[in-house]
Amino acid sequence: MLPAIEARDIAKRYRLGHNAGASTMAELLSATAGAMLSGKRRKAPGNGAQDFWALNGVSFEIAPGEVVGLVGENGAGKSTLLKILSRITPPTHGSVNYRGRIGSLLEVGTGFHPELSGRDNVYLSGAILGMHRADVKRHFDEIIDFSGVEAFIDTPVKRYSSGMYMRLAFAVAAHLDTDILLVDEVLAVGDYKFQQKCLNRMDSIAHDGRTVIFISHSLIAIQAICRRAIWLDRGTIAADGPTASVIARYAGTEHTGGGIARDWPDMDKAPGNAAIRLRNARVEAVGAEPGAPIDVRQSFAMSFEYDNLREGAHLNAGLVVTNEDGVVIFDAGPNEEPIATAIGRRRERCVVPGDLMNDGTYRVSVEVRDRGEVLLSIPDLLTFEILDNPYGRFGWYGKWEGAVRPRLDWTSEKLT
Ligand SMILES: Nc1ncnc2c1ncn2[C@@H]1O[C@H](COP(=O)(O)OP(=O)(O)OP(=O)(O)O)[C@@H](O)[C@H]1O
Repeated sequence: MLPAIEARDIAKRYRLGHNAGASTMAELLSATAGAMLSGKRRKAPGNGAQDFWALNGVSFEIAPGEVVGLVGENGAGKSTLLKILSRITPPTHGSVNYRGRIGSLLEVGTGFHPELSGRDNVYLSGAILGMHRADVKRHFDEIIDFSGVEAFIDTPVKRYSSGMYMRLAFAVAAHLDTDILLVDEVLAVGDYKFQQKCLNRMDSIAHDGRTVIFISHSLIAIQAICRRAIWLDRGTIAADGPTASVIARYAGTEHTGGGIARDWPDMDKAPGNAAIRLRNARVEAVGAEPGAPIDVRQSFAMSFEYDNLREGAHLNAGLVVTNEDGVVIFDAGPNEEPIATAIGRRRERCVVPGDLMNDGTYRVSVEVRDRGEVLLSIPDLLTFEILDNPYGRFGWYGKWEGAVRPRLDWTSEKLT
């Protein structure tokens, strides 16, 4: 099958020590739009500017219908690559070949004109994609319905909150007839429900045979929807392959791969960044010695401690438990809305009741966010085992079916 995207030896040079032009996508687009409207050209950089290669020697092929996650540290070149793929900026070297139309969604609100209403921006986006007005009209209601901004559809988008802006931008890109969808950090804004909606939508786009490239700092989200991942490290491809193995390498084998208890006494080696450092994580039976086995009848606690290094962060932590088939058993988080917190050590802990989980091997992924920004995202941080218990089997010892094994109130009585 011919690839949907074929990138050959892409490199991108920026000039430093000089006004490099726009620093954000929104600035870049409005500068480009402004230049187009006024007929002016941007000045070429003068002498004294320093070269900086944001990308170098990047080559890959993506097949139609593939969903590929792009991961990498801040500044690794992910957004630059997306800008090149969406033809917002040209590569300094190399080429990209496409089969199909690109519906691009870069940083919040790019492609939208701030003075125009939501409605006009939907039609403008369609026109940019080369669609007829009648075709856009066919999709209009589902776009508005998905975005949830119906009440504001005739308001200029410059009055939208960043969440509303992103909702509409994603809805447009995900519903117009595009063969290739490029999505940058859609999960950074928006509430949990909207994030789930976006992930589901990307999944169904992929099932329709359309190609998706998805950038996120949430490795858990990447793992949930992408079968393949590309890790960009300082402008070059450090790994490209099945998501689980690329992520395990990216997150560092010392961070993932399990164990029932993990400790990072050395702050410099602890998973995290300038905002947060994970210090320990564990799963343990409640009311038992540390390391005691957990069986299906027993309640157990999952906890992790971390240093919050950011004053006033609104920290929101979450845990995802998957079984050995990769099925998500549950996704848990605090019951209170996060409030501003001071710098210092914190602990997240939740208790899972006994008589709920089936026996088997489980993996725990953790994530911590500050108002939508992913600070920490580690798939498969811990692994643990829940053992069987002969209680209630009455002589039958086969494997109990099901993702869970709840002990229910059950009455069994003779009626006549
Ligand atoms: N217009 C520009 N002029 C000069 N340097 C730029 C420009 N745009 C990006 N860069 C630099 O290129 C490098 C790659 O940036 P890019 O935004 O592609 O990284 P990223 O992987 O998307 O990062 P993040 O995860 O923080 O969004 C960074 O060092 C950035 O500072």
